[in-house]
Amino acid sequence: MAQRTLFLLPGDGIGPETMGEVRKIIDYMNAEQDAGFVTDEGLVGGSAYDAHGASISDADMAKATDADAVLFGAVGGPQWDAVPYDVRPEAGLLRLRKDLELFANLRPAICYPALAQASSLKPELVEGLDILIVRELTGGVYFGEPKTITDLGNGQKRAIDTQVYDTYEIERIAAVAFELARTRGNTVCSMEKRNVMKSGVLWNQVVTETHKAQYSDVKLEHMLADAGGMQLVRAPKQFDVIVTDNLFGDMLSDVAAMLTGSLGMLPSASLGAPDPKTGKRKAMYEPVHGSAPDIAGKGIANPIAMIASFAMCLRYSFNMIEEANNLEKAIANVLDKGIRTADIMADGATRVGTTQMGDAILAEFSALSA
Ligand SMILES: NC(=O)C1=CN([C@@H]2O[C@H](COP(=O)(O)OP(=O)(O)OC[C@H]3O[C@@H](n4cnc5c(N)ncnc54)[C@H](O)[C@@H]3O)[C@@H](O)[C@H]2O)C=CC1
Ligand SMILES: CC(C)CC(=O)C(=O)O
Ligand SMILES: [Mg+2]
Repeated sequence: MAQRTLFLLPGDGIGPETMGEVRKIIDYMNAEQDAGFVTDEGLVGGSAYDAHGASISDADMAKATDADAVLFGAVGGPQWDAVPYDVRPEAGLLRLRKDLELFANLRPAICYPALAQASSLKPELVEGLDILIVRELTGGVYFGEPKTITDLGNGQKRAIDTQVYDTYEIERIAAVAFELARTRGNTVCSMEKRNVMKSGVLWNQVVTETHKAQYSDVKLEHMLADAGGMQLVRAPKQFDVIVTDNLFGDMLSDVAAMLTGSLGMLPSASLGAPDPKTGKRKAMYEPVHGSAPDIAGKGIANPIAMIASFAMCLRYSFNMIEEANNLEKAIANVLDKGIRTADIMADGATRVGTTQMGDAILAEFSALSA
């Protein structure tokens, strides 16, 4: 049987706690389903900095490059606030995305029926919500140069971040969004700020041209990103696929997360281009949330974003569609039974911690797989 290699990077804060729940599912699938997962584990973020002074080591980068897929927990925390900028915990995550060329970040925001009450919006606005945010992940202001703080010598400093996009970067992320739209509601909304940013002007042009050349069967809309944020909380169900740049995608997906009840619910897949020879693509699966220092170590973090990220891994890296569907159904069933971590707690529900939530999902997954 083929081996499937997984490189686990739990990271900091709640990362190791939520990754532990995925490890149980991997072990179960190996023992009961002959899944053939071969796992290795490394350090990233503050834990890597503490061990060897870098937010990810070259050795762990090599392992991430060689693996079929990387599973990433979360990085960061106040204890690393004073470390040099280049080796801060978040730099490890950015290096993984950049060096593996994971330019397409898929961030689905699905409101499970049982959680419509947990959203900060009225239930009727979010019931049935199924949005896919396609965020460009290796360009834009996160990586553009220059990126500096200069002392102007007059008691003032100047900070510069640079937003840069080339045509090919916009073309390829637009193509991913159009392709995915064809498998769903066939509608793409592109968000930028062409009214104030040159990169927004180019973004708008290239998305429009890509649409005209290859995807005219898909419905395309354009929206200014600030208005897009407003529409996401006014009438989120108007959207199917949203395609946007690195920074806007980061912000809008946190907004979308709260529509679904909690940041602890949102998974993501970060994908590279398919290899022309093998068709395989580099991939990393990471929850949208961070290391949640405020609840780390308390055993109360919601592991669903991490587990649902593993479901995306089963689907996109290993084409294990039935297993992915079963895992997502297991999450829905557990929520239907009223089992809740603190962040999605509701009247009459049963409050559980991280491990009990993981155990409940595994039990349901096992029943569905039987
Ligand atoms: N992918 C990553 O590793 C990311 C890392 N970060 C880093 O994480 C650290 C904390 O950042 P914050 O702004 O506080 O964002 P955060 O996402 O860690 O937390 C925001 C809020 O959501 C809650 N939350 C997040 N995930 C949860 C879960 N699974 N279950 C229950 N509640 C959850 C937290 O308790 C907190 O109240 C920072 O160092 C930041 O740079 C932030 C975002 C992404
Ligand atoms: C580098 C990350 C910490 C930025 C972020 O918030 C994200 O990618 O979701
Ligand atoms: Mg973010």
